[in-house]
Amino acid sequence: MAFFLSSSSNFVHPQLQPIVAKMTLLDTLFFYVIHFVDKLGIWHRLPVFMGLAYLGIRRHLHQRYNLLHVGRINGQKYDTERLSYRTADGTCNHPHDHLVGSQGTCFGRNMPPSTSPYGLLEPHPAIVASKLLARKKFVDNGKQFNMIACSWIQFMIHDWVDHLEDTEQVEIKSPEEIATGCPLKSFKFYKTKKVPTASTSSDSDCLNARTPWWDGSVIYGNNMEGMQRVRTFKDGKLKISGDGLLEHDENGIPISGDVRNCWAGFSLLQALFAKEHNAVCDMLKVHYPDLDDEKLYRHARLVTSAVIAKIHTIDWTAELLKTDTLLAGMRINWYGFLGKRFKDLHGHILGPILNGLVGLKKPRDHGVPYSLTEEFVSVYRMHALLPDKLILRDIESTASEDKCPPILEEVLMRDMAGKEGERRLSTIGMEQMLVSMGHQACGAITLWNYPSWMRNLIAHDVNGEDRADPVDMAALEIYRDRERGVARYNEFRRNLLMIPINKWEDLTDDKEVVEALKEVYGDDVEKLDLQVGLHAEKKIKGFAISETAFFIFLLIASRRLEADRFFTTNFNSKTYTEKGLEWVNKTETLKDVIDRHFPDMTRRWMKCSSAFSVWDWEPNPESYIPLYLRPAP
Ligand code: HEM
Repeated sequence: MAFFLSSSSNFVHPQLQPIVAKMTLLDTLFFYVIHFVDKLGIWHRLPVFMGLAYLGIRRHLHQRYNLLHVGRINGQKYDTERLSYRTADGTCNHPHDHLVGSQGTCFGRNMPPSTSPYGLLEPHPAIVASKLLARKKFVDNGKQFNMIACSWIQFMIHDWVDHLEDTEQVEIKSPEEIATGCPLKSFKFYKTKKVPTASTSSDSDCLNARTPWWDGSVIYGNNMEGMQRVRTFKDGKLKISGDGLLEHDENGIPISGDVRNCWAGFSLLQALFAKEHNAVCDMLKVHYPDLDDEKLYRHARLVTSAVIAKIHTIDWTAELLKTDTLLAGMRINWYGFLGKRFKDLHGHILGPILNGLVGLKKPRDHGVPYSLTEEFVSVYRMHALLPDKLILRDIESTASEDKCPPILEEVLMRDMAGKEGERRLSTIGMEQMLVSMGHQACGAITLWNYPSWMRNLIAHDVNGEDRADPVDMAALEIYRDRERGVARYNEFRRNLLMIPINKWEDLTDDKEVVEALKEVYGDDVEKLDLQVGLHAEKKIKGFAISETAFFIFLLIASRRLEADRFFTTNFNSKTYTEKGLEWVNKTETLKDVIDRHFPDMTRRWMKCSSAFSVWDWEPNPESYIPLYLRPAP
């Protein structure tokens, strides 16, 4: 809704042309009516209801026009009654096709592959990285989002997506004109693997090395081998070390579901949720002493995955898009308009709007088998969240209760990654790391904020081992979107039923940014890379991300819940156990989970209402109450 401009559309998919025109009207209409109602001040909740109605219509249109069939899945029917647990490789979730959403299936698409005429090196990715992305000075996100929130989203990405690589390498050399400003004169990386599929949208597609379901694979692994690595095979539990952190193998690699490109903050969340899983096992064993190791594991995995999905939906996302409408919207996704109390008392009896997506009688995929999409991966390229240094705090301090813990040390982020990061984390410990990350704001998603240390990064392979060649991640991300046929910014917006930009000033008011965009792209707004557009776009107040990225979120956040039978048909006490379901229902936020394991620490140091906002921020107990139930201000 930020742009109300008109434009001719060069690259929009022909089917979408008439809809785009209608969306202009819809966006404009809603914008002015909401604004007017707000000004009149008739009823303080009315603008929120109207905002929700707008988002409902938007989501419906995206479900209709932005879910494309990709790849061929020829799975088989199977016995859903017998397989009422999450499998190691994500098979047997879709009710009729056992392969949908399993490891190694294709990425989907929200729009056809790009039709733009520009080449892979046009403009050169290293020029885009150096002139528009590279951090000049660290810009933080204010108090809205902390380092736990930053690690959380990496934790989720590693649950959902990872493009399988080819065995063939590519080398990118920096052009002469910027070679001196580039940390790497050239860098090598593996191509993205593509397989011929001849689906309706493209000839070849990319494969997801992770299971796209919200199944906790980041802690449980993406296949049988990964799952066996993390289990103790006693009382359903996962391996964790005596200090509550992850165990490591003889090479110093953490024992967890996913070990690629990890750093201490990410590994900390893996350990916290392995601990949560084990606590669920203990609880289940007390109430159901007859359950064996396998059954305890299966139930605890379902419960822990649902806790993670719930925290992401009603806690993390509400902090990311900090507006009353989105806070209400995300709670409605989980509980429905009638709220938690109604659902607790009567169950899911009134459909998705009134009772939420979770607990629907049947999963819904809107006619397109579930997968996560290329465009979804692109809008989650948020490495700008990462700072240059991690600020460690002294939690033994006797500072008065209302002060934040004093700073002990600042450690380079580079030193907190990989094996070195794991070694450091083991001396820091879980509580100190949580308090430190809780008190540190993460980076803002804006231009000139891409961490410099990632422009010369030794990435890790799937086994967690260092790669031989360093990469310039900022340049690589620009290349990846082009290589995978993700539309450039304007084409992306048109395909999302949004108004494209006509001139740089439509994107931002910042004159310095406009100058830099002109220097890289000339006057050709169609050339603008998606990443640059997402980072440059003027943000809606309260949103940490762009509006363009948000519409992909709106579609996929619901899809992850409504397409999964373990959040719909099987979200019941028979599958989860009565006590397991109660555990999910009682856990609302990450703060609840941290509090369960470290009550003294949260009492002492966590002042805010969400564990994802900076911890010395004023608490806002209201944010736990659905907006439509809150008293008038
Ligand atoms: C220290 C922390 C991190 C490191 C070292 C790291 C490193 C990497 C590397 C090496 C890649 C693969 C690049 C390629 O070959 O295409 C990657 C991909 C990606 N990262 Fe990160 N990352 C970190 C944190 C994050 C965070 C906080 C986010 C936030 C959302 C994020 C989101 C992504 C996404 C969406 C991809 C693309 C995945 C795909 O291609 O399927 N990463 N990261």
